[in-house]
Amino acid sequence: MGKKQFYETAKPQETAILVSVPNYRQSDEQTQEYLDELAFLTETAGAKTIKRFVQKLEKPDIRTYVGSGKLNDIKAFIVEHDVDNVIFDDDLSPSQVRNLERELQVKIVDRSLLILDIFALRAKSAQARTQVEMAQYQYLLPRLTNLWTHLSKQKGGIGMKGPGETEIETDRRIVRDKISLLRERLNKFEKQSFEQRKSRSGMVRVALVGYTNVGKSTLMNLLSKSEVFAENKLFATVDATVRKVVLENIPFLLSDTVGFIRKLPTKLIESFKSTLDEIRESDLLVHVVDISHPSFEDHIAIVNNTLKDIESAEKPVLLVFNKIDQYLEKREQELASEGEEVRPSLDDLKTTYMAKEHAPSLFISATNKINIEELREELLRRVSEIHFERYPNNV
Ligand SMILES: Nc1nc2c(ncn2[C@@H]2O[C@H](COP(=O)(O)OP(=O)(O)OP(=O)(O)O)[C@@H](O)[C@H]2O)c(=O)[nH]1
Ligand SMILES: [Mg+2]
Repeated sequence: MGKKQFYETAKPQETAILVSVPNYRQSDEQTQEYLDELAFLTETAGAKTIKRFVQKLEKPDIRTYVGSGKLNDIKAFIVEHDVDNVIFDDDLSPSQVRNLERELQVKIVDRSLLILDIFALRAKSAQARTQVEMAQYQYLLPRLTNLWTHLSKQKGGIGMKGPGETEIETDRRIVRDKISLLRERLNKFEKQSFEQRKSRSGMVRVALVGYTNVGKSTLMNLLSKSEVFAENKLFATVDATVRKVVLENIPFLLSDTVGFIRKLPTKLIESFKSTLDEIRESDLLVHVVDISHPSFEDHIAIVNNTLKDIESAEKPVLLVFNKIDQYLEKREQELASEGEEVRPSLDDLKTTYMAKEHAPSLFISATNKINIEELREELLRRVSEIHFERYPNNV
């Protein structure tokens, strides 16, 4: 469908090596899981991971992130292999980037840059694109300054106040102008969304939140499409991620939101504030968790912290553990291979989380449609409560 691709030539996939510097308290397993996640991000950004480097340090090296010995190992690897990117599991200071570039002679990518790149790839709506662009310029601004300072220093002390300085100022001004232009545009989007929200005021609003890749969108489609009364028309043109759902005559709005991740660049959160309003203004959060992921408890904590950052930690939450099909499959494998540590049974988890949350926790599979009816019932119960509180006479 769509464009013909007769002349498309296959581009060779970019390659990447990953570098992380965990502190001594971090377990090796944890380090590997973080690197797995970084490799997954790298893949999403379109590059293939060909090697991982880990150096335990109390703190990353101030000049080159890793120590000089490890840097030599990395250098030796780059000489022997075809490496396009070196990707770091943290944010680097502008001077670290500069030093590493000089030492390694390849593209240096830090965590923020990687995530920004993926967001740029994924952003579809005009608003999301503007938000990403804004974050990219904000990322660039301090680095631009340093880049130029560095160049003018290379030219020697005398040249410092010369054309170099003017160029820095000009460039900074261009970027600043661009940022204010984007901010204006975002304000306009904001106004539109405000009007739009006014028109739907009164309806109960539910937001799907959670770590990235847990199955929020899958669940969104399942919940909104499978309902006879669900309709996609009303807001389709303005905001594709909000849908109206009706369960037993109770209408509510369900919104899909951007996934959270550990070490999410703060600038990115800021520029996505208006998208996050969807969360901030909702009456109920459905916190989706991928229970098959080894770090799912970390993920819960990260999501809760991010919710705190956007002042939404006090909202009622329905905790939904997704991907139980995959969880049970893994558990079975563990049970089969003796000696391994085995995951707890679903019943054990249910008891634990019901006690922790003082509320029912749901265990579902969105793809295999397990326990979806229970989820609908629980959603209906929670939404009705809010609905009838708001419209006591509307029984
Ligand atoms: N095995 C299994 N896979 C699932 C389940 N639910 C979702 N997935 C898969 O998980 C992947 C991520 O699903 P999405 O719905 O895109 O996740 P998301 O939370 O919207 O992700 P972001 O938008 O990146 O934050 C997809 O490949 C889904 O097919 C499930 O219940 N079991
Ligand atoms: Mg999604």
